[in-house]
Amino acid sequence: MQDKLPIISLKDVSVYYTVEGSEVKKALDGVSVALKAGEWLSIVGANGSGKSTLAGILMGFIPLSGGERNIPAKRIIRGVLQQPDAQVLGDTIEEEFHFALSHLHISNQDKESRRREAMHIVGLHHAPATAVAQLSGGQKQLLNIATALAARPDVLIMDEPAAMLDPDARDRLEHIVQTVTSKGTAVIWITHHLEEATLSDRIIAMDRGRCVYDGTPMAFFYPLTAEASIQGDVLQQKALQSPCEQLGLEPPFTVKTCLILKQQGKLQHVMPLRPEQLAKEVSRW
Ligand SMILES: Nc1ncnc2c1ncn2[C@@H]1O[C@H](COP(=O)(O)OP(=O)(O)OP(=O)(O)O)[C@@H](O)[C@H]1O
Repeated sequence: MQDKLPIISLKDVSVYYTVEGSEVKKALDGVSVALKAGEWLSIVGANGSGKSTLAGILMGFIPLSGGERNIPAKRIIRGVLQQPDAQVLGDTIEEEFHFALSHLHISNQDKESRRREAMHIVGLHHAPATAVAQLSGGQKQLLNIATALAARPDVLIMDEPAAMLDPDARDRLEHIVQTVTSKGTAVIWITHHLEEATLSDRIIAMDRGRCVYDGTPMAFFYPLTAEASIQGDVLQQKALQSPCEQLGLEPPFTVKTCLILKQQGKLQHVMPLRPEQLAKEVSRW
């Protein structure tokens, strides 16, 4: 992936709001991001850190106060918002796809086959004439993901997409993201649940409008350096805090468990992110 050029980028972007007459609120403050084809990027951070503002800039509905937004017109960018109802335009599933695909110069037959394919990918089996109002919150979210996928986007941006999904649908979504990224779509997944960030290629962590971490999940969740001291004749190594801990964010359960085992002198040389990886290491040991 390293040799690929970015497909979209933001350079030193800022978004300021004037609140209560004169005070300037910096929702984003000098953030630069470059995204490559097929990359899976997670954006994490506390409430109000600027994640949704960053997504809004990439989707083009939040204007910049400063900096550059480099998104070629030919790029297809689709977003899935936190609240599924905020995005629904049609009365029926068929209408929803009609709106989502209306700008594409493809035949009605192609549109229909894209609808069938996208519904199958997200695991919705409703008839096209089904009223959107009949769907649950999670099903509406899956429908929004399906309409976004049907456009075959270069970049898919999802803001807390799994918030309303049951564990099966969340697992399916992770699998969908793995499939679409392997075909070249870049995915940006905003989340508070850091378990969801463990499969991504890269994490960006936001703090008070600034990007304070941009790197691999492993280096985000595990402290890579240790403080060494000699006590008596014995070298003691005390692990420093990981970027995740420094930001006061809750690490995934697997990471927390492994950090406890490390404090007990076990599993010193491994850094599992997923439960199955931890189980494998524990069973070896
Ligand atoms: N229209 C607005 N007017 C004034 N301030 C705003 C506006 N939109 C966002 N902000 C402020 O900008 C900051 C970043 O907001 P943003 O929604 O991007 O954060 P977030 O990380 O997505 O938060 P959350 O996790 O709670 O969704 C917050 O302090 C918020 O109050």
